[in-house]
Amino acid sequence: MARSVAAHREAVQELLSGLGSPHSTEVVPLMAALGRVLAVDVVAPLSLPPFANSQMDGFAVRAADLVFNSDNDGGAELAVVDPVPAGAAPAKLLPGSAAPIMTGAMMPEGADAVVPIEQAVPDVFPLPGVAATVRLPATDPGTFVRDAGSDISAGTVALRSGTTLGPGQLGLLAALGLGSVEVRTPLRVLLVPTGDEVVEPGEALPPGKIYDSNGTLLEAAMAQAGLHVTRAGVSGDDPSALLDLLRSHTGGVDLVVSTGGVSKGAYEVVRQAMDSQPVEFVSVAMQPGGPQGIGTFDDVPFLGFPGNPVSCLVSFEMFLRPALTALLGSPAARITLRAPLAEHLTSPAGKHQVRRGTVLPDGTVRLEGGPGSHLIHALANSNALVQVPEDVTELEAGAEVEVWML
Ligand SMILES: Nc1nc2c(c(=O)[nH]1)N[C@H]1C(S)=C(S)[C@@H](COP(=O)(O)OP(=O)(O)OC[C@H]3O[C@@H](n4cnc5c(N)ncnc54)[C@H](O)[C@@H]3O)O[C@H]1N2
Ligand code: MOO
Repeated sequence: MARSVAAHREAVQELLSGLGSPHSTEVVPLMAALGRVLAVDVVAPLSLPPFANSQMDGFAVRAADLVFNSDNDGGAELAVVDPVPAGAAPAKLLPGSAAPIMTGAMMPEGADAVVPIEQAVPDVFPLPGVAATVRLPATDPGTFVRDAGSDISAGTVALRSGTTLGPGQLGLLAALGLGSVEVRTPLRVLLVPTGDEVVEPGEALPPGKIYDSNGTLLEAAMAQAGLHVTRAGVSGDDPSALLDLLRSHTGGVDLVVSTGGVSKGAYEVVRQAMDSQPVEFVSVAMQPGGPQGIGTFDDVPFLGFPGNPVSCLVSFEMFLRPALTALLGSPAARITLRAPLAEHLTSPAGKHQVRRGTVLPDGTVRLEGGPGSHLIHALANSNALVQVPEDVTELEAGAEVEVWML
């Protein structure tokens, strides 16, 4: 009897449970840390902003010089002093004066507000060195001032261990002056597509052959999920050659993933090669991605994904990625939402179907291509996986489905 999607996901998680801890770590330059997982809490070595600075191009003032009273509008004519460009350390601002100040420039001591240039009369900066006055309106203290530490103060935790480092997180580390960061050493995966019919892209394509798309597709998916992938080339359908190829690359890997050779054909190379290994070949009640191999190869966790390209990606998204998320906290879980179908669909009884789709600007989800697991062009046009539960055989347009954003 076929195994449920949830049961197989649990089996994959169980297989990989030894990889959960402890993590080895390495210190890498910021850009090499994109997509990696922070190994330690990072404490801010300085405050952000590091000093009070202007949010506008305008005049730094003492708000007390621009106070409402019964006989005026609060505005005042102030003497213009030396300008404060960004990057300068300004002199103290004396009462009754206004310093031209640029966005990001340090507030002079004594100044506590900024009046934007648009509100000044005249609304242009006087030439430096030329004596001038400017009329400015009433202004509350703090106006257009970005206080020191208003984003984060020195000594507080900026990022927690376990955070996946994307553009925002790396930008923060750079803003804190850090040039490198301690990240978890990624899990190392050996990825081996199989099949006598499969040739590497770029080579000649003899009759009956196809190009290997699984290697690139899965390496890309794994790299995006923060894994380090080793490719040993494509294995043919000779089981002993596959064993040799695996054995020459398994040193130092945490997981082996193969594609193809797991179903019911006469030349199922992965099944045959794993004959004397504790690897089970199971049928998961899912389409695509039904036939799956799972176990260990020479004591290294092993997953045998089916050969069709869409089956490979669906296997990764439905089993391996969520298992890693549960065990390591990274990659982040896919964003899931519920969306009405833009069209009718049918689904095989007793199988969880995973269709490819596009979530459209109107919030509906359009299916891309049919259910066939060879349809890589349709996959390339998709931004989501559409989940159709095992007990559902038909859904009308407008019916809500669960969608995983890719
Ligand atoms: N009698 C049965 N036949 C099949 C069954 C079944 O239950 N009974 N299951 C079908 C399903 S579902 C799938 S999925 C496939 C899985 O087959 P394998 O894992 O043994 O994979 P292959 O036969 O080697 O290849 C399947 C398909 O994918 C193409 N392929 C393989 N590798 C690559 C690659 N690296 N890049 C691009 N395309 C690849 C291959 O040429 C085949 O077309 O079995 C069904 N059959
Ligand atoms: O389960 Mo297979 O992966 O549909 O094509």
